[in-house]
Amino acid sequence: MNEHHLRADALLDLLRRAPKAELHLHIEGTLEPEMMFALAARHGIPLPWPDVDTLRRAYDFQDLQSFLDLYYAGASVLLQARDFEDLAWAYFQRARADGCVRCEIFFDPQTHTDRGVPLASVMQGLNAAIARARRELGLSVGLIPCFLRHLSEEAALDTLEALKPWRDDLLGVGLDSSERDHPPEQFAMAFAAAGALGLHRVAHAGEEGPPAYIWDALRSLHAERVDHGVRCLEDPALVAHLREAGTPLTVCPLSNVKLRVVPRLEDHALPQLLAEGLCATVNADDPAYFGGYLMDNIEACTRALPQLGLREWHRLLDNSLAASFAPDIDRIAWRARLARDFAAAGFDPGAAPDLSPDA
Ligand code: HPA
Ligand SMILES: [Zn+2]
Repeated sequence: MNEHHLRADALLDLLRRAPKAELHLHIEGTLEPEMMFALAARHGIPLPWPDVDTLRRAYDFQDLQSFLDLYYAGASVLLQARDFEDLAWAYFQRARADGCVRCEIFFDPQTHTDRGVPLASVMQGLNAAIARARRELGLSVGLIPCFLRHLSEEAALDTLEALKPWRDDLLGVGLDSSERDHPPEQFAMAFAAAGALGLHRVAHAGEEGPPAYIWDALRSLHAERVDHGVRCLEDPALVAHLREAGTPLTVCPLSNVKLRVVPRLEDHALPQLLAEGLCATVNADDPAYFGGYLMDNIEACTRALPQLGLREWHRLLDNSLAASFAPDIDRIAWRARLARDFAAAGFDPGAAPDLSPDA
């Protein structure tokens, strides 16, 4: 507990209004049951669940794999550009309502191309929603295709090749899907090829996988951010390295509870990660499946982790802006606005922020 606390409703009001970035969000994970049924009806596809409520009740996961099985099945209703556009547009409206100024969203090209959906349909739909979000919501958006790590590196390299016509629409590449027994090093060549195209590199590591996979993501893939990364705390040398390098961790609290990475939100390591001086951020991961969007994650953490005061919340939101791959000029402006918002609420973060994530 520190000296900087507000009443709960005033804190939530501040956190909702304050500028923030979402850095770990799978767009396929924003497919709400209602939209899944609507798209199934649009295409005349049968679903294995009789109705929305039954589907929601199936969202009771034992681990990452049990979630992924349902998540890939759900994505089968996404067929045409219009479906991807509707999905992403619905998300951007929610993100804007949560005070996001920047969204760097993941998508899984192979989940769609392996079902015969042309990459052009995926890209056309996502690009249309992104253009609309920029125009109508003033959102800054980046798009990050992820390689599926349960598939081969050859398949990842083919995916990168197929994405080349859209190179200028992409911010970076990521790595997701089943972590256990799929170490990052298996994708070193695909990440090197992405780096050669000037793409940023991020990777899921240390969600279910051991700290060694985080080291591996840094050393073999040259990951600039680690998605999840919560298991780094098991390795003090890794913690020291992440702190010194300022490597951001895109932490997803409600996801970690739903996938049983942590038993309860009250036990989440978010406060420890901050206390260790790590560049932790809060993110939603797959909000339709895990119980909420970015503000739902933030709100749940304010209740379950009351040791997070204004100082810590400022740090979490500031980290998200600093760790984004947005242009410097935007990050500076957003961070200054964030500092002003917190100063008005009684916590003055001090001098104008510089651009290092751990500043
Ligand atoms: O949390 C996740 N972990 C790994 N792969 C994923 N694909 C969607 N969400 C996730
Ligand atoms: Zn994820």
